[in-house]
Amino acid sequence: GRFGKFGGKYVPETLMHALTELENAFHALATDEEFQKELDGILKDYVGRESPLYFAERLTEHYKRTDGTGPLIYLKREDLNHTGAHKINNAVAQALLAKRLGKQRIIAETGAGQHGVATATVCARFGLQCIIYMGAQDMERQALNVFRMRLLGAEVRAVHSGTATLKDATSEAIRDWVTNVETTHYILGSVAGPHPYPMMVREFHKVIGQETRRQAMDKWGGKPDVLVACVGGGSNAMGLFHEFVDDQDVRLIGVEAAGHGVDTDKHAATLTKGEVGVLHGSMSYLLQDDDGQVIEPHSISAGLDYPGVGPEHSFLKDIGRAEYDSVTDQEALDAFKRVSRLEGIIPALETSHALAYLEKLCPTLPDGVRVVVNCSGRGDKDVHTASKYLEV
Ligand SMILES: CC/C=C(/N=C/c1c(COP(=O)(O)O)cnc(C)c1O)C(=O)O
Repeated sequence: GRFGKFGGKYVPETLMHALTELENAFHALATDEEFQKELDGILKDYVGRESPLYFAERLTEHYKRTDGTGPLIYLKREDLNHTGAHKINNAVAQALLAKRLGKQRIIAETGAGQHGVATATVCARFGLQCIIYMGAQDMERQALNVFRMRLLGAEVRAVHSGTATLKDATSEAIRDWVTNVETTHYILGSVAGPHPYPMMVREFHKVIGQETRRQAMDKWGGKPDVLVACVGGGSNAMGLFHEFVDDQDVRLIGVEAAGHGVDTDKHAATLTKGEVGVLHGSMSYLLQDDDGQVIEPHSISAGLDYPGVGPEHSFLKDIGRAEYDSVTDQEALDAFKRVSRLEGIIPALETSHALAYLEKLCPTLPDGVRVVVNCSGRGDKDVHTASKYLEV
């Protein structure tokens, strides 16, 4: 359960059995025709897969240079999935897994509320009890999703400890799981946490990259040249990247949250400014002070406002296979507005970080290079926050 030195299972003894049981159940699914058939059916007819690979014509025009040269921009439309983000891919699969484990009580953490809504959605669909842990600050800034979760039948529990954001919600969910592991499955929402979660969640999202390879072949008879995705815990990025890790000619670029700037203490750029440490059961890069205390992160986007990152990203960084950069809150807000105005697509603030990175990337790309940006989610949940900062 390791990616080089990263990953592992740094959890209390009481969770070890549940993690082993989960890993065994996951591996059993790989050969369970029934499960694969049910999962593929749900992804197609309920989630609405496959998601389009959309050529963003006006965004491409925006990056054309005066000599008419420039890259071609494509968006992988995970925002068009049911519930409005990539999160549903993992939630569906883990709900089916929980049913096979005979667990009727589901818990989850959420920051942006998209994973929370995805979990509440699959619990409604499969008749499972649902409890979502969410930081009080995030309940404020993603209020639309709190109402949606409750409408879908979930109990949303406010977490007030720490910065009352994603890290604190995750800690609370793990505490619940330690107490109720016999009856409860924890649908962890990203490629973080103890083994098998980082590998398992990546496997449940790799459909994003698999579809992209097929769609690229259909559209232009080749592969994408550059893949760009925002990185919070790292699941939408790993979902797009995994398929292409062995294609050395495909660049993988992860974009983190620089908040007020990576040279301030208000950011969440873990891979740029973090050190190796342990958080939520996994060894990975982590924003920590000299005493190893976790530094409170900041991002305008709740889904990137996390001091840790999935261990597989730490590995891809250390072996030099993937590149990681960051953009500020303001750059993300500018992209939020730019893509709305140019393509009629209102992206989530998390997604806006990947889209903002095009401003830095495109001027460096030769003519005709094909860039696929993971459009991880829609921005309805963010219009209230954005209205405080943007003149529209
Ligand atoms: C699991 C906690 C993260 C959440 N969301 C993260 C998120 C992210 C960042 O999460 P990762 O893909 O796991 O890095 C990107 N795009 C959208 C639309 C998101 O909602 C959530 O609670 O919804």
